Amino acid sequence: MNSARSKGSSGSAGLSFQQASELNSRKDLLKEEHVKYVEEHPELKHIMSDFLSQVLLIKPSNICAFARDYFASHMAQEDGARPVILCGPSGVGKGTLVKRLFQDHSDVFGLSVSHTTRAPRDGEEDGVHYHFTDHETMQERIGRGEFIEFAHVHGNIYGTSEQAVRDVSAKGKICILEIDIQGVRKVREASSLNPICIYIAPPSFEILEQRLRDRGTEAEEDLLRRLNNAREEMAWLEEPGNVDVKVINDDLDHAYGTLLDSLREWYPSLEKSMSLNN
Ligand SMILES: Nc1ncnc2c1ncn2[C@@H]1O[C@H](COP(=O)(O)OP(=O)(O)OP(=O)(O)O)[C@@H](O)[C@H]1O
Repeated sequence: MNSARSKGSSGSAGLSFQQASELNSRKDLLKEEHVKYVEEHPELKHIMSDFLSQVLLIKPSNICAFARDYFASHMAQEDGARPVILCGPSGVGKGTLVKRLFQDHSDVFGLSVSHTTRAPRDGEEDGVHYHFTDHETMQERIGRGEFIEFAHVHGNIYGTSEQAVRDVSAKGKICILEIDIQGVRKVREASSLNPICIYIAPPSFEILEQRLRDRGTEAEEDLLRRLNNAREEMAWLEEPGNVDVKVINDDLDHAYGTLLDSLREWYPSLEKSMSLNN
C-alpha cells in the first residue's frame, strides 16, 4: 500500500520516470491541441453557452430529453440559416434599418467580415475587423468566383466572400448583407447561399431624393448619379421573382415592424429570442 501510495504521489502509479514524463508531454500536447481547436471553432463556445442559457432559463426537469430536442432544432436551424440581403436604392434607409436590427437583436444577426487589400490600421485585427490580404491573392480568388461582391476603392480592393457569409451561419447567426443589385444578382444566380432577398423601397422617388439631400453626405454630382442608378435598380427590383419581399420604408417604426414580421415568418425560431430581448 505504502509503496503504491508513494509511486502514486508522483501522479503516475506504476510508471518509470521516463514513462511518466512522456505521459505528461502527451497530456500537454493534447491540451494544446484542444485549446487550438476551440480557438479555431468559436461557434463551439457560442453553441454551448446558448444551450446553457436555455437550460437555466427553462430549467427542464429532464435535461437529456431537453438537450436532444434543443440540438435537433438548433442544428436544423443552422442548416437552414439562409442569409438575408437588404437591397434597395441609395438613401432608402437600408443602413438605418440594419443598425436598428443590430441594436435590438445582436445575438440573432451577424455581419460578415470583409476582405481588403489595404494595410491594417492600429488596433485592427485580422479576421475580426477585416480579412487582410494582398492584391494578387484577392484577384485570384475573385477570378475563382469566391466573392459575392467586390469594389476598388482608392487603389485597394474590398469584398465579401461567400465563405465569410458561411462563417456567420456557422456561429449560429443569421448573416445580414447590404449589397448592391449586381451583388444580389450574383448571389441569387451563381452561389449556393440561397439568400432571402428583401427590397427596401421608398414611398416615392421624390421622398428618396429628399432623404438623400437631407442626409447631406454626397456632392450634387454623386447625388444625381445615385438617383439615376436608383431608377434602373428599382425597375429591376420591381420585376416579379427578383426579390422575396418588398418593405416600403415610409414611417421608420412601421417599416421596421414589417421587416421584423417578415423575418419571423422565415425564422419561426426567432420569435423566442426576439421576445426575450423585448
Ligand atoms: N423611414 C424614414 N423616414 C425618414 N427618414 C429616413 C427613414 N429611413 C431612413 N431615413 C433617413 O434617410 C437617410 C438615408 O438613410 P440610409 O443612410 O440608412 O440609407 P441607405 O439605403 O443605407 O443608403 P446608402 O445605400 O447610400 O448607404 C438617412 O439620413 C436616414 O436617417
